[in-house]
Amino acid sequence: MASGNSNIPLTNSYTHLADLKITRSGSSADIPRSARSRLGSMDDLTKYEKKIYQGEAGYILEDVPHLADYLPDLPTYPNPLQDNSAYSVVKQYFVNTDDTVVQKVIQHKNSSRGTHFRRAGPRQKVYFESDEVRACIVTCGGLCPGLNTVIREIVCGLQIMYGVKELIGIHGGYAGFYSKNTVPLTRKTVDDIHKKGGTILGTSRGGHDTIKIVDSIQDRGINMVFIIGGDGTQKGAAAIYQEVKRRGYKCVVCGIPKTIDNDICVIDKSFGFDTAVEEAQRAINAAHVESESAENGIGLVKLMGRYSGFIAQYATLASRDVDLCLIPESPFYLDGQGGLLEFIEKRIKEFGHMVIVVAEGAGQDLIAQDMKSMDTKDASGNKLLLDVGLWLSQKIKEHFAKKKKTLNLKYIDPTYMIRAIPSNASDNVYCTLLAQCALHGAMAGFTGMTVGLVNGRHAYIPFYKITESTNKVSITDRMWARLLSSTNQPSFMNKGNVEQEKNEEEEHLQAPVTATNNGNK
Ligand SMILES: Nc1ncnc2c1ncn2[C@@H]1O[C@H](COP(=O)(O)OP(=O)(O)O)[C@@H](O)[C@H]1O
Ligand SMILES: O=P(O)(O)OC[C@H]1O[C@](O)(COP(=O)(O)O)[C@@H](O)[C@@H]1O
Ligand SMILES: [Mg+2]
Repeated sequence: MASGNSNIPLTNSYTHLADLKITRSGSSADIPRSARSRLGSMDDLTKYEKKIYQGEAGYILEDVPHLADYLPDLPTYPNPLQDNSAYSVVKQYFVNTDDTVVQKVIQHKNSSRGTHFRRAGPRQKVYFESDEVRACIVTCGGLCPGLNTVIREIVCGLQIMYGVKELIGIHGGYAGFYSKNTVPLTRKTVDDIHKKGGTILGTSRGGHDTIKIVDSIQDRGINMVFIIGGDGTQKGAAAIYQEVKRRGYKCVVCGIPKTIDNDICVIDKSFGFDTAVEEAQRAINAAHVESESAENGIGLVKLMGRYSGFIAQYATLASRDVDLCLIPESPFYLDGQGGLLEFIEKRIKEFGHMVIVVAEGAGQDLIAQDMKSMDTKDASGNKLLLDVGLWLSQKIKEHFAKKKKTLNLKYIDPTYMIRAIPSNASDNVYCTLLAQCALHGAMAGFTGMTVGLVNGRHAYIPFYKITESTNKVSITDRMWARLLSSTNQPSFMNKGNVEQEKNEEEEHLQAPVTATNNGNK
């Protein structure tokens, strides 16, 4: 028998902490007159209410919005899952309404309980009848293994578990809402898409126009929007949610975090990351074989990682063949005592070959100084990077030539290969669970939220929490130290740099209710 509580207050001692305001990007001038007339006052346009509740012993719940927050009289219905034979044997299938997931698992006997998020999963009551749902899915930003698996599971889950019939795909990212046709999604059309890389819906950067997007959502009668994308996409999703709420329109907006770089904060890791790290091994193996087979051989592999070097870090730790790993978070210098070139020369002298892994965002300041380049951006406003792999190859070659030493350097650039493949088995399972948690939350009326894994449990996380900072490799924690000791490379940091880094992280962790997942690792 399925069981679960409904409408139980989380504790009886909650105090409402704050209704804080954040500023929305854009201004009233961006909003067409036709849309403005449907909105409340412009003052409402900048309101973002955080639902933060405080309990005993420093317990904080950072809750997600709900349709009932702005549409209080909505009818509810029993969850159709209660009649589903597959789930009838599950002891407690519905999630208790007072279940929450803690953000920080490492605790001391006197520490406060800290931030929690609402636990994800099916609820006893739903806010939509099956026939009423008209759902859409959109994928935005760069590719990532597993996108198709998430799409497939949203479609199949909504159809099988909730009897939803109307599902459409928005083609080509955010701009597709207002400039392209939609794609009908059925169990048949998505049947084997999880075996393919990329996204069957297409994706894009740029083109986010909140008003046009919400106009299109309303015009099409869509009342459930699933948005799969990275940090930029989640900011866009937050703006869509705000606008939908302002119009008093019954529509849930649910984000599913996608990032090959693993740069989204709060969540344990992003789907597709494991697949990318696994695929990167093939390039590192090739670099190792090439370097071992030549006199003074160097295999240099460039991996993705614009601002965060997680792929390079984990690919290095997994491989054990890497002698030097460079990431954006860890500054380095080339020349002189203790510099990169001196280290490379020493390592080659010692072992006769070496493997270097470099994240694409590493050393960008050095390259920019060297090449006096201009700062350029992509359509979404992301910095366009200079090719660190080519630059570093050139610098190493020049150094060895100056010293009249033999060098055989092979540069391998598998950047797009590691993200354009289908997801591996464990990422497939991860994608399936994320999608299911997203659709359960949407049916239960939760909105303005991203679904994510927090300390191994699925949770509903408010958009502002996901977008307020970026997940980065912490070069003062044990994981980076493990890498340094496995490659036996210097940190290229002086004592002053290390102290500054530690202080910055300390300040970040001390900040109330804003700690990222870095603090737990
Ligand atoms: N601050 C923002 N506000 C609204 N939309 C944004 C914002 N940043 C990015 N977007 C939109 O999100 C989409 C994807 O962003 P992008 O940065 O390219 O990829 P990702 O979401 O993977 O980080 C783009 O269509 C872009 O216009
Ligand atoms: O060439 P594109 O499609 O802009 O993608 C390159 C960038 O995409 C990334 O994979 C990150 O993409 P997202 O911001 O979409 O997660 C970076 O590692 C890389 O710099
Ligand atoms: Mg991004």
